[in-house]
Amino acid sequence: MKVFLQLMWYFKQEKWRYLGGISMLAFVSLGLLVPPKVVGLIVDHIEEGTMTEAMLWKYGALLISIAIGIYVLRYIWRILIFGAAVKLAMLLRNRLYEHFTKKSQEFYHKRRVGDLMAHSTNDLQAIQQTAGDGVLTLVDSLMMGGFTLIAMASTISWKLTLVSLLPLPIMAWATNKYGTMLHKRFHSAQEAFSTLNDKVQESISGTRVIKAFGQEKDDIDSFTKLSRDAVKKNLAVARIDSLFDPTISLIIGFSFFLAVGYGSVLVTRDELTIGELVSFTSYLGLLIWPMLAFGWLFNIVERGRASYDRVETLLAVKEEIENTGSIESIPQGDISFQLKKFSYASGSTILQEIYFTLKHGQTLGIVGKTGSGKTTLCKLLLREFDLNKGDITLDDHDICDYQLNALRAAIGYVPQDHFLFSATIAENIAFAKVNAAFSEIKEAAVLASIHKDISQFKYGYETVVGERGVTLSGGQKQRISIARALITNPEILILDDSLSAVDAKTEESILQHLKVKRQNQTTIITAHRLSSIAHCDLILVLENGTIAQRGTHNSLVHEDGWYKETYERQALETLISEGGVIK
Ligand SMILES: Nc1ncnc2c1ncn2[C@@H]1O[C@H](COP(=O)(O)OP(=O)(O)OP(=O)(O)O)[C@@H](O)[C@H]1O
Repeated sequence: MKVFLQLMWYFKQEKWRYLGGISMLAFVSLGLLVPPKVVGLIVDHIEEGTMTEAMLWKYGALLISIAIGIYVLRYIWRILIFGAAVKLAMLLRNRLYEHFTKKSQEFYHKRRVGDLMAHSTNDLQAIQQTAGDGVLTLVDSLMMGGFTLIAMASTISWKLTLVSLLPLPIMAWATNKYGTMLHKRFHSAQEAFSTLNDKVQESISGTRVIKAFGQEKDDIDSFTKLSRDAVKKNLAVARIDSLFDPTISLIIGFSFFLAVGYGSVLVTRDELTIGELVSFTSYLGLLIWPMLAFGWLFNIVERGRASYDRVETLLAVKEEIENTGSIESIPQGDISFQLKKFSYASGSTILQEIYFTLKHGQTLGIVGKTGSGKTTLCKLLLREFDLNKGDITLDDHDICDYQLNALRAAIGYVPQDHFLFSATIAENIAFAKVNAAFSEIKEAAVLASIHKDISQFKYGYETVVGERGVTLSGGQKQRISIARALITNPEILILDDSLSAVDAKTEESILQHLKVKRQNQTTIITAHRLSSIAHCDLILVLENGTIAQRGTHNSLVHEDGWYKETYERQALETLISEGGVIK
């Protein structure tokens, strides 16, 4: 029952709903006690020959009014209690969603999407059930059961009540045992569901790769394996689930047997009338629901606890990036890296001795072998990972002194793995500026050299791109991502290998547009093709996380090293691709 304590904050928050619902439940429970008593009285009157028509009408009217009253009250408590439970699920869903949106890249690297989806669906459903059905079964089993027992013991016979309840301790023992088993099994069933969810998500996202490598059969096999595992674990839950009802029914049957047997003895001894025995067995019938409810209660709260624990653990994951900076204004100025060393939490040093200054309005080019640390350097500027004081300053302030929102508002980042939402092209471009006018959207598209392509689509800017933009080519998606960053006219634009999927001519046109449009704004470009960064004011060549060379294009092509070698190789490749002849 620990989960009820864990949810106490919510019960307090919604106390009027719950108190209202519980009061109605109490009235219903009391109302239900009347019919058995009335039936007993009628039986006794008939047996004694004292029944009159007027009495029959009176009892009939009483039973009908109670039935109508119970009908209305049941409707209202359902709205109150189940309504509160739905609200709790919504509240937790919103909290989770907000939590997800605040989490850093590291958080997502460590977790599986399917698992996070399972938290937001299955787990919340189990918690909702606890706050709804759980409260109902707890209150109803205690109140309905308590009132019925009091009625049986005080108005009929306490001795008969005691005898009929003899099998109850067995039920308490059994439900407790089943509850413990259920908790463990439910936990593992939820884990299996998460894994299955993750598999479906990954397979759908990676369907093109699966098909391209002809791995459909293997993929289906591995899905089937996971699906079987989930079924097996859910069946293990169902097996315990299925034990609850038969156990309770058996125990209730035994109670009936004792009640009728011992009750008959009391009737023959004139300690009980037949009408009272009829009322007593009806009351015993009324105990079936509270006992079943008690069994379900264990079932529901054990599921709820497992799910609440999972959600709590997730919500307790602390922010890796502290947002304690106080500067609210959007930074604008020189960027200075005085980074001695940076390593990801999981591994060895990735960047070291990165010392350089980029004047406001200059363009920085970062090149180097794959894995040399180019993307990491850009992400550090975005504060996707935490740093030491003084590692990076922007406009003479440590970047940690800026509020995260302010810092990120200054930066337009086009990541390597661009992502388009399932929305129209216009909505994708205006993502960071929802109220942008069409002219602004178009201007950004023109700058990113994608306007012509969009105009050729049947629905133009209203073309809906599928999930991850599957209907567009890689180069088109890349340029829409660039337009998305340009529409906010950011102080600092970072193009992280964002020109890799466009041809040389388009690249040249985009760079030309940027040169004109962003004369007084800072731009950082990482690339493999040197033509993307040749115009930069400063070029850094990274090698194994350190700056191996620095300078401008003109200086670097005259300096022995990676830059010169790469430049000559790429010039030769261009010559060949354009039909040149090597002698
Ligand atoms: N989140 C992470 N956790 C741990 N290591 C990481 C993480 N991201 C990148 N790395 C490692 O950091 C190193 C530098 O990666 P980074 O992506 O910065 O290189 P890059 O120069 O941008 O490469 P590419 O040109 O291929 O994009 C690589 O060895 C990579 O495996």
